[in-house]
Amino acid sequence: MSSILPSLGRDVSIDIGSIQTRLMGGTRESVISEPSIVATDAKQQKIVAVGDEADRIVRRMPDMWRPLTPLKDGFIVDYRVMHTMLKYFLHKVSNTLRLSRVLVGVPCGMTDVEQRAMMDAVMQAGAREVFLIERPVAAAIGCGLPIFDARGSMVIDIGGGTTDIGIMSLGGIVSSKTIRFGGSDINTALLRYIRQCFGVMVSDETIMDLKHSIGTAIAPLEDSEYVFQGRDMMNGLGRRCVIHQSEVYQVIDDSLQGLLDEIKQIIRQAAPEIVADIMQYGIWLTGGTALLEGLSQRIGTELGVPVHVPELPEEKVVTGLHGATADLVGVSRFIVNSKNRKGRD
Ligand SMILES: Nc1ncnc2c1ncn2[C@@H]1O[C@H](COP(=O)(O)OP(=O)(O)OP(=O)(O)O)[C@@H](O)[C@H]1O
Repeated sequence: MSSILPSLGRDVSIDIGSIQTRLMGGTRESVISEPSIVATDAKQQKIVAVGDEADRIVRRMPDMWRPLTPLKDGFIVDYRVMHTMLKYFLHKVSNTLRLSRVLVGVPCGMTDVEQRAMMDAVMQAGAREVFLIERPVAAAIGCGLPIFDARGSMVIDIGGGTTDIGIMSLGGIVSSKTIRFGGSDINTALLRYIRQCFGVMVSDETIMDLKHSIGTAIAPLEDSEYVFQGRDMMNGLGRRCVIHQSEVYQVIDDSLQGLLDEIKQIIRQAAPEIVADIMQYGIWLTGGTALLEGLSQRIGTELGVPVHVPELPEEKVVTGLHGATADLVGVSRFIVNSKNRKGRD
């Protein structure tokens, strides 16, 4: 990979999530995290704000400004929004972007066209070179896993819109897959349940708070309660409701079933030596949804393997990308695609 020259500017790492975008490098030493949205007028013609600021004005004046996101399930669906968002984020961390290499964490199994769209968006935002690395690999580096050793390391990164699963060994990817399931699917299931059982509408913020407060992936020992305000679907008036943790658990349990089946399938397809390593060393769970109470125990019990959740699991992809910038030659086998100002490698 001839273009892996020493960086002239400071390298930048970016994990563009369906919910949050996280960056590291450039002029900033710590992780920056902002919502992956822009705010537009009602006709969706003028973009007036990006990230935190967009989130603020959309919440304050929802009738005037609409949120738009460039990604769906990890893939670009709105190129204009992606371009504006990337330009804003990358320039926020680098004042020498034209000299910088940008490492991007991407879902597994992106097509060549999807990879090109992502690289073009980053180059047009002003980068010198762009490198794509699959998210489970970045998360594994972020967790400090021995991915160059003769031992299988498995990572499951569960974010808001997607779950990226990867098994790595001997400096290569044994298998990887992106599943269209994340925390937003749990939110949707909870929203549907509340509409059906309570006959009320609730805000996204209420659902999020409910999930973060009493959401659990294992049967609760004590059935705690959560009180919320809904808008009655019959008369349009406000109504106080109480939901039990056991109900929330049931909804989450149902929505997790597909994911658990997919994880089992991936392990079943792995070589016996790799499976033995996973049984012995366990699985690392990263991404924001790894913080869901009881999820690691649930996966561990279902598969009979130890499951580890690192500190700040939602930052492991971006910290792993940042770690990779220190030795791009070393991780070159994990780079799925790259582009520089002269074109592609
Ligand atoms: N304490 C918590 N309990 C349950 N879920 C949580 C908790 N904290 C964060 N989450 C969930 O994590 C999700 C966001 O995770 P993350 O920031 O990794 O997503 P993302 O990177 O934007 O999405 P993706 O990787 O799918 O593109 C949200 O659905 C959020 O509700």
